[in-house]
Amino acid sequence: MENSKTIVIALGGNAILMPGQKGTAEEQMENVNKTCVQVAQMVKKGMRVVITHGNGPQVGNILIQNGSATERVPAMPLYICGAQSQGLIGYMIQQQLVNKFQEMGIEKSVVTLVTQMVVDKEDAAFKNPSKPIGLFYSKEYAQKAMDEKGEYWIEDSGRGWRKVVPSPEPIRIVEIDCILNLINNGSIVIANGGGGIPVIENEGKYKGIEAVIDKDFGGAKLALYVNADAFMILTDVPKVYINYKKPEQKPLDEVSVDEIERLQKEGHFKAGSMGPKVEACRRFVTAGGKRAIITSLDTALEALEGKAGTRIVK
Ligand SMILES: Nc1ncnc2c1ncn2[C@@H]1O[C@H](COP(=O)(O)OP(=O)(O)O)[C@@H](O)[C@H]1O
Ligand SMILES: NC(=O)OP(=O)(O)O
Repeated sequence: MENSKTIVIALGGNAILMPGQKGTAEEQMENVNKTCVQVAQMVKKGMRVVITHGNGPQVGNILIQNGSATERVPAMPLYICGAQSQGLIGYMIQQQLVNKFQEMGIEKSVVTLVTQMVVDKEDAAFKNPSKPIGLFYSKEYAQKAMDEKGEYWIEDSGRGWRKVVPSPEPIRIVEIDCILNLINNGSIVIANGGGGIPVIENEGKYKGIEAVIDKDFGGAKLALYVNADAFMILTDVPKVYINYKKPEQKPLDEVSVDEIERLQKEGHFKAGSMGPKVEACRRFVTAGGKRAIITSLDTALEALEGKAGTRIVK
């Protein structure tokens, strides 16, 4: 193989359903298509690509759609909504990628794997909801939901208000052996969507728990399991910035783990958005990963060549 590097790509939920868009199936397919063009080019170059994705906007929308549940058509718990979102997003990526492969004469099978992630039921996150899901709303809308339904909401990076839910630490991917077998057999695998469906384990038995795992943390775990040469987080900004949205805003190109830790301490990366991405990259590189990259969907290939994005290295 010309270049058998393994690349794990984590695709942001907001990059699939962009803020300001309605989120129709066509819009999400179109956004996914942009990444699939890049992924297909990587595969053509001989790279082994493993794809994971976020589900924040989608799982929030599924929850709202559940709001029209009746006694005869019951609402589903959040972890089932998470499983649904893996199917919905996996389907879009899988179809777009297969179509691209067909156009480019690439003979590879693509598979989406419903993936469970073990979490600790005592994780402090269950008492402190922090993961934004769903669309962006006004402060008034959020206040009403907090007052009337007892929900938790936060302002998300100057883009509006979003509902937040518990987001425990990912511990272990239940289906990791299947994922590794599929990769080793040459398949392009889409796995661990939404950070994995959160489950707790009791004497070898698994059970879903109400939460949404951060896909960046879940993706870093996946990248370490598959011994990835690069862990790429694709989102809706081309680079990570310091002093984000301030007059002195400055993009980061290549940064060492030590430097990123210093910038984290200075509070440059917002919780619930860029914070977890930077932290996931830091964890990947600190645990022995070679490099982690944060960039936008359409600059993935350039970023791998060191010409775009923010690259975090030892
Ligand atoms: N320091 C920063 N640099 C760049 N983007 C930032 C920063 N802090 C917060 N953000 C926000 O992070 C967003 C990406 O995070 P998020 O919405 O969680 O993406 P995704 O759903 O793609 O994972 C950007 O759109 C931007 O508004
Ligand atoms: N689960 C998750 O982290 O989703 P987003 O990437 O959409 O926030």
